[in-house]
Amino acid sequence: MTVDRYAESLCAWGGEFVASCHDADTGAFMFICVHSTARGPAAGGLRIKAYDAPVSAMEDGLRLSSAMTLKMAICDAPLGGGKSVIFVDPAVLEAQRPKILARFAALLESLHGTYYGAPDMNTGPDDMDFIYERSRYVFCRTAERGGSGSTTHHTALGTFHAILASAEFALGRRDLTGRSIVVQGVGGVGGALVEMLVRAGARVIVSDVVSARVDDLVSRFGVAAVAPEDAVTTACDILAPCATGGILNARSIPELRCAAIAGAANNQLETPEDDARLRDRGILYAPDFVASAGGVLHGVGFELWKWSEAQVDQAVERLGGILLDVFAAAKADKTGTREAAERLARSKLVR
Ligand SMILES: NC(=O)c1ccc[n+]([C@@H]2O[C@H](COP(=O)([O-])OP(=O)(O)OC[C@H]3O[C@@H](n4cnc5c(N)ncnc54)[C@H](O)[C@@H]3O)[C@@H](O)[C@H]2O)c1
Repeated sequence: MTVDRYAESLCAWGGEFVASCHDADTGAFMFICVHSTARGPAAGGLRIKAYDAPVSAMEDGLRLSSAMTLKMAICDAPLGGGKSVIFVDPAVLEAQRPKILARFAALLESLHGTYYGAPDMNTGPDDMDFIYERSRYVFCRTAERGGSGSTTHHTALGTFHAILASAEFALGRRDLTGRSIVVQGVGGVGGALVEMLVRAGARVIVSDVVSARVDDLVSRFGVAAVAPEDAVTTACDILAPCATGGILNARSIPELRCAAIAGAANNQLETPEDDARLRDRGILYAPDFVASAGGVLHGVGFELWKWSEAQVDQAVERLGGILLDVFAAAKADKTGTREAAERLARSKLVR
């Protein structure tokens, strides 16, 4: 059963290769998924998570690496798409983090630069510093160690511009004054986004499974809050998913009460068919691999292109313009917006 699922997932993926290992000392399973090197070496975050099974960890890496290929292409980055995933028990991670990261660094080094890692869920710039001492193939080390640090601010800024573009296209004006926006997940990206939206005059409603994060934003900015189970179905102008993937699906889409969706969470559509479901409901969807591409522009802009802060900000702002083109193409061709964005990204994948 597991072998079949492993083979099926790998065959359906269409990427280049997966490097994997099992660290017998810690029980950790590691997967580096290289989806495409058509534009250059693959790059993408390192995610550490307790999945239900190693095959689920690999599947997450496969899905996320495909999205990275599109994200790199849409940014015109000289990089391909990749993602790495470590599946380990949280208690073991806490006790043996250096050992696990050192094993990952050895796997990374064995690829000789075919893939570059970066922070993702449960990893940060400090971890990139640690890995860099063993393998130089990482982005986003801390500034003290010569890296560009956390991508959070620029990811949030890109999402903010995606929201402005969505407001312009779906609601007729960019001005967010008085617009109701639900931010689902107020961690690093969602929290920074809330601040930008409040400053722009939006009526923000926040939601998170960690109530302390909600309480903090309510007391700092006077925003409203909804329970996590109600976030997606709360009536609003724009829904900004900034928590987990797969929230837009055959079950949730009929219940949505928003005009547009623009958020940073990766892989928001559960299946490709959800793109058409949103179109049929008349809900404008800002494809996540565009709306969340500010983080890529941060790493690539500062570290490869040696851009200034102002240049990175300008590139991130251009994501809004890319989205307006995508929305117009989808409308003209009567397709979903994800399909239109994917077509644009794929046109940039030709060697
Ligand atoms: N950090 C980046 O630069 C970056 C770049 C691209 C995409 N993303 C994606 O954006 C999303 C947010 O990233 P982040 O760095 O802010 O992560 P984070 O872990 O800091 O924040 C996620 C937040 O979502 C909350 N959450 C989880 N499940 C929830 C639920 N069901 N309902 C409400 N809240 C829930 C968590 O408690 C947490 O506060 C993730 O999907 C991530 O993959 C992040």
